Amino acid sequence: MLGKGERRQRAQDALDELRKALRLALGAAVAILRNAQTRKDQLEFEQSVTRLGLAKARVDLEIIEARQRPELAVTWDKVIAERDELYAGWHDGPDRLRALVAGAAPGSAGSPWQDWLGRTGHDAGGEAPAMWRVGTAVVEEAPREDEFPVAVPLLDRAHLRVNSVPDSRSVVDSLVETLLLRLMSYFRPGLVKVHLWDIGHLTGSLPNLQPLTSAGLLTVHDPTRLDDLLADLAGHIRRVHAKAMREGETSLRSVCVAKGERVEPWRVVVLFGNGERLPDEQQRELQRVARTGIDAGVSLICVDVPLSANSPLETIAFTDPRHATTSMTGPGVRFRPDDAPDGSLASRAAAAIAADLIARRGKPRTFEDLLPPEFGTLSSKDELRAPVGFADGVPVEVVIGDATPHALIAGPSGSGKTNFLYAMLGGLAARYGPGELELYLLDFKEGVSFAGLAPGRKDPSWLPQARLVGVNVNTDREFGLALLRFLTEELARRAEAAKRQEVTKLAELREADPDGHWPRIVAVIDEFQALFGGRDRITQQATVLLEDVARRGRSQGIHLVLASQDIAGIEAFWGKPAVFEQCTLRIAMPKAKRVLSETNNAAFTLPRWHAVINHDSGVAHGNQVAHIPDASARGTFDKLQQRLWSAGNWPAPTLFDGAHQPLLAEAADFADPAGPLLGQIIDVGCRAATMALDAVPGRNLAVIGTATADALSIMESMTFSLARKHSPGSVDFSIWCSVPALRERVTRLAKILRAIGHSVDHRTDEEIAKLVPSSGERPRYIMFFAVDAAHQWLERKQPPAMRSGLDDLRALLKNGPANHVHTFGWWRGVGRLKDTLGFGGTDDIGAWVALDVQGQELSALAAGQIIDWAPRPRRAIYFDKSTHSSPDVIIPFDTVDPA
Ligand SMILES: Nc1ncnc2c1ncn2[C@@H]1O[C@H](COP(=O)(O)OP(=O)(O)OP(=O)(O)O)[C@@H](O)[C@H]1O
Repeated sequence: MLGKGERRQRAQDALDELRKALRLALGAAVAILRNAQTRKDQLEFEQSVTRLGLAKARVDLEIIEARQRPELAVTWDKVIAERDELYAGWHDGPDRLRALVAGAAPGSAGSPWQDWLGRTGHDAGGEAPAMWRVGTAVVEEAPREDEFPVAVPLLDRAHLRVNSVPDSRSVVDSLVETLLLRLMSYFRPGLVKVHLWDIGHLTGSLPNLQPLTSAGLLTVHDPTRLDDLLADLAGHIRRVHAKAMREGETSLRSVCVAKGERVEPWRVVVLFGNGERLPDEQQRELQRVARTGIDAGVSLICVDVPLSANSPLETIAFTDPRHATTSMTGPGVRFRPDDAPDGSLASRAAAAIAADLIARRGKPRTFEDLLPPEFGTLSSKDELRAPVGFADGVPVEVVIGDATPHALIAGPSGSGKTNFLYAMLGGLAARYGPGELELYLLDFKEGVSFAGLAPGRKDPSWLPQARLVGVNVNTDREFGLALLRFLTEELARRAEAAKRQEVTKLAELREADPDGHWPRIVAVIDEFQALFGGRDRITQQATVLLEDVARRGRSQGIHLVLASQDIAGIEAFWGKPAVFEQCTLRIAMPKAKRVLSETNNAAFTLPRWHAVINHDSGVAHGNQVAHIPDASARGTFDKLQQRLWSAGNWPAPTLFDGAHQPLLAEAADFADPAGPLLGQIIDVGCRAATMALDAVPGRNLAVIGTATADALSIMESMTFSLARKHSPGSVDFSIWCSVPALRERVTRLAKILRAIGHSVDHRTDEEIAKLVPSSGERPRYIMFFAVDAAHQWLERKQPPAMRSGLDDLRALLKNGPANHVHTFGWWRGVGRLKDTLGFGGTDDIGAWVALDVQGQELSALAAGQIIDWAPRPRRAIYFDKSTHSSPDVIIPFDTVDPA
């Protein structure tokens, strides 16, 4: 057993052991803590040195004092050693950098402004320099001769963000200005366009560059209209992407590299902000432009406009008013922006660039420049495409196809609509042969604007693609209707063919039926609002048909080009926007109203002979402004037409001229008449209205009205065509006329018939009343002029039967036709006709032609149908109960020389 003292001793020893162990542990912990603190101090020290830069650190009092601590002195030595090691290879660094920048930034992209300022560039812009110089830097503590140039990528490579500090604005401005001058002096003037927006000012930013505005190279945007600028850029980017895609490339840059020249100018957009984020919507739009712009040649220079780096972006951040760092070199290298040229020098250089471009444009692009080197080589399978004008010498095209099936053109009188149409038709006709493109051209204006496209007296040539030319149709709205009807029929024919081939679009139909004739059809209607000029049946029908063609034409390759002075004036379309919606291609001439979208005011500021071409339904971002060359002067379109016409043997287009009375002798149907011809139908085919003469009751015809010249012309047309249809001796003619004033003319008619060899029973007196009974042996045609005037004799009753000539005439009308005796009578009013026919006799008049007779008077002759007809000179309506659902408007022939 241990004694008490011994036990205590043991406990004491154990306690001492424990204390010793604890002391050791504590000491170790303190040592660790102290080491950690030292390490922390060293790291912090190293960080301060790095942050300050060695040069500054060397003279910084705090650092100097800290270096007194041995452990920090070690760190200092380490930093120095590391720097030395890092820079061991730097002795040739500046040279390498100089060579690098010289290679990547040739000419004005990299050399001092003294070398290039004031001289305009010649580079065609196939490929832009990779870098653009902004200043000089020197690595810390390096001697001044080790300075090296600092350059940033721009144009097709990156955007630039510049962050200023207080008092640095003038240096920032100079930096941006010099950079822009470098860009503009490098390329041929016109290839770089600058857009300037400054949140603070409308004018005043970059004043030395203002001379560029005169040539359109600099556009200063309203501080309150950033939305418009961004929308415009978005539209531009979309268009350029589409253009690149069509060329089979993904970016504009690759298109231009392949072509060796810039096909679309770069747009450098300089935004001066105030350091704050833009409102959300604008910020989003700006980010979108940043993301998609590079591939479309849109470069941003954002000064104090926060921009997140979701796209290639370099930054220049000022650290004090004279120095900046850049993301190209990292924070350790500060650079000094290059000295900028004196303001007047810069402004003179800008003026020289503008002047050069203006001089270059001085050779204006002409109609000839719209034409391709080889004619008629393109296929219209997918679309029609042709340049119509130029923007800074670069062609601006119109595209008519599935996405932009129809076009709407507007502009006040004299603004150049017709000229635009000629430019467009010329460009298309030179590219697409008649097998690819057919044109139907209608002009509701007074005048003959399209007449030259059809053969004429002075110029026998025509445009090979033209199938129909309608001029002076201003009073013949029916002709417009006829064209629309024709187009809907063609639509139906195409839809039917497409259905048979189990396809839906023209391009597919053409693939499925390669031997078929499926050209694209373009129907141009100038002053088309005239078609909707009345509150009548024509307006109603035209509205329905136009909507139908607009809606269904898209897929069947039938395209409308509608031109008008005033779109707003077309009442028929109020509340029925279908036609306008389908017209996604909008062309606005200077001062045009309504054709572009409501907020798009581009047409108001448009210079003369320019047009806004917009393939986006008139929304601002789709605007393309182009100068339209003169296509109406002699030696332009007419010369092209001559060349195209003489290159082949093309069928001539049908010409409808509303101011011209067609000659019976020249009517196609007169060559071999199927029956009596009455006049020319107002129709796309320009056929003659021909009455069918079967041996059935009712096959008589009444001409009604007092318009003597027209009535004579119709009576004569019928007579001459019947005389031509039948060989002499096979039919008999009766020619009766009791009016002395007409005797001469009617006698001439009888003489001509006899001269041909026909037998003619010609009467001018009361003999008329002794009507010859129907013979039944040979067909007889009774041409009875002014029937009502013969009533004086017809009404006399002959004893003993007390039967009058009128009774005989009624019997003749009733029974004649079944025996091939047809009466063609002229009455000078509906009432007079009814007097002759008596009660119930209207059935015996199966067809009639009305002249100066109001529509409502005629419904009794058309089984009660409402006849919509307001008489007009040299026009008539023809209605045949047995074939017509509604009357045809006809133009009486000129019968002067039927031979
Ligand atoms: N781009 C152009 N360059 C030169 N001259 C032009 C141009 N466009 C039109 N002109 C001339 O201006 C005149 C009017 O042009 P145009 O007939 O095309 O106008 P419009 O808008 O159709 O007018 P309106 O509706 O009165 O017929 C014509 O004499 C034409 O030669």
